Amino acid sequence: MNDAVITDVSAREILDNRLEPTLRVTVETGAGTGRADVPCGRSRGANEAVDLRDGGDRYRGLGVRTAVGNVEERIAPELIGTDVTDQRAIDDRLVSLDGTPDRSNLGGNALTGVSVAVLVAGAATLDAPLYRYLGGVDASALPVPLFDLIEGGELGASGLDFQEHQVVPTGADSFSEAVRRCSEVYHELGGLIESEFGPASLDVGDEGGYTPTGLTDPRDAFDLELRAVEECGYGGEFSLAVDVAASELYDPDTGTYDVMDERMTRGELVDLYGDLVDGYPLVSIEDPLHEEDFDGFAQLTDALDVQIVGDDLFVTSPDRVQTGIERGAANALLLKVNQVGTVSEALAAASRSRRNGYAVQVSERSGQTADTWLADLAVGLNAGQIKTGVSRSERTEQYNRLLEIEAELGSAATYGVDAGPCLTDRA
Ligand SMILES: O=C(O)[C@@H](CO)OP(=O)(O)O
Ligand SMILES: [Mg+2]
Repeated sequence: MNDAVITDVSAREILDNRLEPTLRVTVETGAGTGRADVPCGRSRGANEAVDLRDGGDRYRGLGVRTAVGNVEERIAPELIGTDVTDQRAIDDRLVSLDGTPDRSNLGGNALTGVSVAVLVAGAATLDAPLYRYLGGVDASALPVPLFDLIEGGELGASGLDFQEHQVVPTGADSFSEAVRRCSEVYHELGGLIESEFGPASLDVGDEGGYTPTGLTDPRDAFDLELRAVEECGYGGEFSLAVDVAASELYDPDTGTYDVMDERMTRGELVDLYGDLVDGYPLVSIEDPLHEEDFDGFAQLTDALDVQIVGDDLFVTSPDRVQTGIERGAANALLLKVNQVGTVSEALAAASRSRRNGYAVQVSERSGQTADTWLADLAVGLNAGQIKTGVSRSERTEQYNRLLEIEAELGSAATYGVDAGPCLTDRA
């Protein structure tokens, strides 16, 4: 029998970094095994693929067990006997087997687990590293990491409304240098926070960034970050970025945003972004407005000379990316495979973005495991940007894998070249 033929597909319930149940899917062929853990978001877009999870009781895993059953009883019989390298055909099959636009029948988490495990098994079968299997000989770009040093919103109990306040090592010459600089700044910032807010402030959020209590204004977070950068001797070598996750701040009844204890109109929020861009080296703003406001995104993209990233706006859907392109909304895609459900759809969203001059930032979810397919995906796509959190093992494992890939690529590895015009001048 052909060694690339799928011989088994299985799944089990595991725990993520929040001790919440998720899935691990394993795909076997005659020549290799692929395993993939499924991440899970907390600040989820309304248009994301629907996971089978547990509504009111998310720790008990009942929904996840349904997804496990769907993988083993409904998906596995359809895939056994097919060639594992036919990723596109397999993903099409998954989508049609599910049969719903939001993947709520088999579960977005079941589909994502199978689709990524098929990808990993394909690489194993051909005995190639995952990034190489995905991107061929061209895969060589180590991504610029956006380090989420201070968390707020849904992911950190800091009082800050914006979800992520990231530092971006735009001035580094290599990925390893970038990560080393970020970790120095991380430790320096910890010292500053401890001396200003006391040791309890060293608590970290879901992505391992600090959550100093008592801060409400993003400018305070930026000031702390820039002080840490200066103290480390890297003044001018770092830029700043934010994920506002504005859908979480939006009140559809009044059409306003709750920011810094005020109700802001879209116009006031847009003015705030203008001030932040004028006052700080802010180069990237993710989800600055709520997820259906394509017009507002377009106005902002036009008005500000920075990267505007669509996360909840695009939910990694090729169709929503197309709408964004037609309306001039945003200029970068945040890519999360489990928002859409399959690898092939995520790749289609990425290439449509790229073809239209949009940057691509590969992203973690706030619920992750130590599985590192994300790191390989970033290099395989030559995405040029990654956000994968900061200081917990499910985050640092991504950096460790990227460091391993950088070493493997040796002099072929590049850094920054593919990050898009806002994150580097190294184009
Ligand atoms: O909003 C985001 O970009 C993410 C990850 O950083 O959060 P979540 O996974 O909770 O959606
Ligand atoms: Mg986001």
